[in-house]
Amino acid sequence: MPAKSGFPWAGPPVLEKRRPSAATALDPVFMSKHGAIPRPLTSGTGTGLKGRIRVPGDKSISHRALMLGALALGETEIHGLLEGEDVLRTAAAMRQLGGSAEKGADGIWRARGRGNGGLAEASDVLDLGNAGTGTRLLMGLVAAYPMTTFFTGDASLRSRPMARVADPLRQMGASFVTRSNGRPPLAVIGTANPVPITYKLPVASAQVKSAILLAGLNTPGNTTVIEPEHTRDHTELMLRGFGVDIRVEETPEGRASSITGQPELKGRRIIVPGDPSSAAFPIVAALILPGSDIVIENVGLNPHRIGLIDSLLEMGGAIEIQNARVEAGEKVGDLHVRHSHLRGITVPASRAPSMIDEYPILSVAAAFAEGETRMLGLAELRVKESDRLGAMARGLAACGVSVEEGEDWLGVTGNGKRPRGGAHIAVNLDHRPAMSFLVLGLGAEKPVSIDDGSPIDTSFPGFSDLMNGMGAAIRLQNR
Ligand SMILES: O=C(O)C1=C[C@@H](OP(=O)(O)O)[C@@H](O)[C@H](O)C1
Ligand SMILES: C=C(OP(=O)(O)O)C(=O)O
Repeated sequence: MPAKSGFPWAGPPVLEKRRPSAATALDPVFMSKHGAIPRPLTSGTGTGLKGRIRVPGDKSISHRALMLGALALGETEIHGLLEGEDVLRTAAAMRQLGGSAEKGADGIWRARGRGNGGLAEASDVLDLGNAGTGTRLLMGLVAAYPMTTFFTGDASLRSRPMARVADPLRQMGASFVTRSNGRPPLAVIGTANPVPITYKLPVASAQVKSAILLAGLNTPGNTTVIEPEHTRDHTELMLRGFGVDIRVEETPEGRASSITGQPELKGRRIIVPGDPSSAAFPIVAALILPGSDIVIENVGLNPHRIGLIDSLLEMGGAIEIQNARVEAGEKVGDLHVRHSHLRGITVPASRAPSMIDEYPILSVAAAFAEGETRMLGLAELRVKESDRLGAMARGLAACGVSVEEGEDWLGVTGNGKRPRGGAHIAVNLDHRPAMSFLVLGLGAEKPVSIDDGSPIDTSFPGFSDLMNGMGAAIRLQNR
């Protein structure tokens, strides 16, 4: 259904910036994106959403598929790779490190590996753009090679803490030159003689766990990561799919994942499911907009990624999982979502790792719910692409929502009615608050605008068009 016209604020339709192809991912126009012309967007009262959609591929799985594909012997076919900027940066980085990753005319990506241990020193800086995952996982991968690798990224990435990855990798023998507080630009000085470690994660982070396991791939002996809190296990599942013997066991200290280094990885076929972190936006939009009834097909339902669905079900959301199945080692299903009257709940800290990227959009759902939603254990939100806890608290308050912000918690109280809206939000290079406030604007009394929608391309290219195709009204803002 086309977007409705006739809103007083309506501007021209959103023309999504086309994704650079793999071949152009490093061209100067794309690279200038860090300082690109902002794309201000406005969203206003939408109709109920209707339709069957698919969201783009999972970002976490896409990064890992390109990295492991470049290490495997033979060809790895990747179906449904996310062609978002973060992942295209990883594809470019793998090529700089001597791997191959190209999209075929049939739309399928293919990586041809150099064999485990076969990466080569990059002749230039790896620019990972906005991508924390790409940067941290690659820091691990290159740490166990006798070569030096330089990393940089956009202003957001250059503010993110990397010591959490450098600390364990130092124990394995690598050294680092970084800006203050371990921030990029940074250099990883890899080691010719990496040492296997057993490392207990001080912070619940799949990125840190994965960086260590990836360093362990080129390290003789057993590398073990112990995580007191379970985080997403895409690295472990995918390594197993490449034929690596990875042992996972519960111990009194937490879940321990071990690999014996220097295995051979065999090229394989990977099917990337739709990203549940992207599906989160149409899910919440459908729940809050009266009359909505949508199906999102082929969404990844890895048990360590579905905390948002659990929370929304507790709030009274009508979300039904259909056609549940397993594809290429990952759980997948279709989600049928209908408009619902939501009630506030307490979201325990223990749930945070399974929905860490979904708090911005959950806080929007909470603004439409009746009563308080209190979200606990959110310290990690302070060190994402922006301080998401602060950003959501300030933006929701500007939209007339009652908010309480603690150091590591957020309380949002709604009255079961539409919030006022009517605010202009600065998104600070952060895609998730950007999409969250656009969803809020669809259901609010007054339109909500954001200063720049271009960061959305990092994880969800085509977001506005996909939403507008179901009846939403997201427009380029008249300037
Ligand atoms: O491993 C991954 O792919 C990711 C892990 C999470 O980060 P942390 O490991 O910092 O929690 C998440 O926020 C990020 O978007 C993707
Ligand atoms: C935190 C995120 O990504 P990254 O850490 O890869 O930048 C995200 O996508 O919300």
